[in-house]
Amino acid sequence: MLQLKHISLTAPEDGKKVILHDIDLTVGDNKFVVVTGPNGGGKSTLAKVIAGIMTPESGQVLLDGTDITGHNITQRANEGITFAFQQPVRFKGITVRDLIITAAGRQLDEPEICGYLHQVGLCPRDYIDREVNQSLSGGEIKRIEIVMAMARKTKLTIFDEPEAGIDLWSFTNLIDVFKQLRQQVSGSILIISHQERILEIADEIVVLADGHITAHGPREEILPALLDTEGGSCAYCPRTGREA
Ligand SMILES: Nc1ncnc2c1ncn2[C@@H]1O[C@H](COP(=O)(O)OP(=O)(O)OP(=O)(O)O)[C@@H](O)[C@H]1O
Repeated sequence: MLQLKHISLTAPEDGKKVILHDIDLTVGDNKFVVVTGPNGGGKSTLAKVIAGIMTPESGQVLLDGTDITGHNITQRANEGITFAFQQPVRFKGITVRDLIITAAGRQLDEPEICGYLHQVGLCPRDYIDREVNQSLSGGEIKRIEIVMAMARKTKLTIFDEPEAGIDLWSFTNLIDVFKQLRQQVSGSILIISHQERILEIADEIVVLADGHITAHGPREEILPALLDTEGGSCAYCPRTGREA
């Protein structure tokens, strides 16, 4: 279980803009949580705080009750927090097969690797021995990263806007992949997304606006209010709760 307690963070450069205000959030075990909200609301920053890429000025990050606030990204990765959609390691000669085995942290036989690739819609024959370099498209890289998350089986996997740069056809497949990921990955998944179809498969939805959590609860409670945005009003406008 991940717990954020009173997390606040100001912009590292100018030190004036408060990006996260006193955030309290619990992500339970085996939950599929989607964080959404207006542009600039602080979602990516929150993901970076959880992954250990940014350090909050105040507050605590607890993983299974242990305070990991001071731990860096490598320590957190070892403790079971994976931040997907960073650039994967690309050193000369590394293949898709190597990356997946490295992510899994154990030897995988060929049928297992092929099974993973197949699930994300990549033909194993074409990709397994392909070098991970600039020749792979953005969508292909994202699928490989999802395979890495599947193989890694960590406590918490964070995806920041997985839909970005994905074409409509691939996006439909991506939703299926996330449904599978949800069944297969034993830990929790936290996805930052604006996409209704990703929100529709969430267990819980968190709305982050202007650095505040303005709503958090089961999908059935949160989604209808979120979609009720007729005339440009915003059901979760920060503080006022009235029209944005
Ligand atoms: N290093 C920084 N220095 C100054 N401002 C920053 C910095 N990082 C983020 N911000 C600002 O903090 C706010 C939150 O940014 P963040 O990227 O977390 O938002 P977001 O909710 O992920 O947005 P989007 O939906 O557009 O991706 C934005 O106004 C952004 O400009």
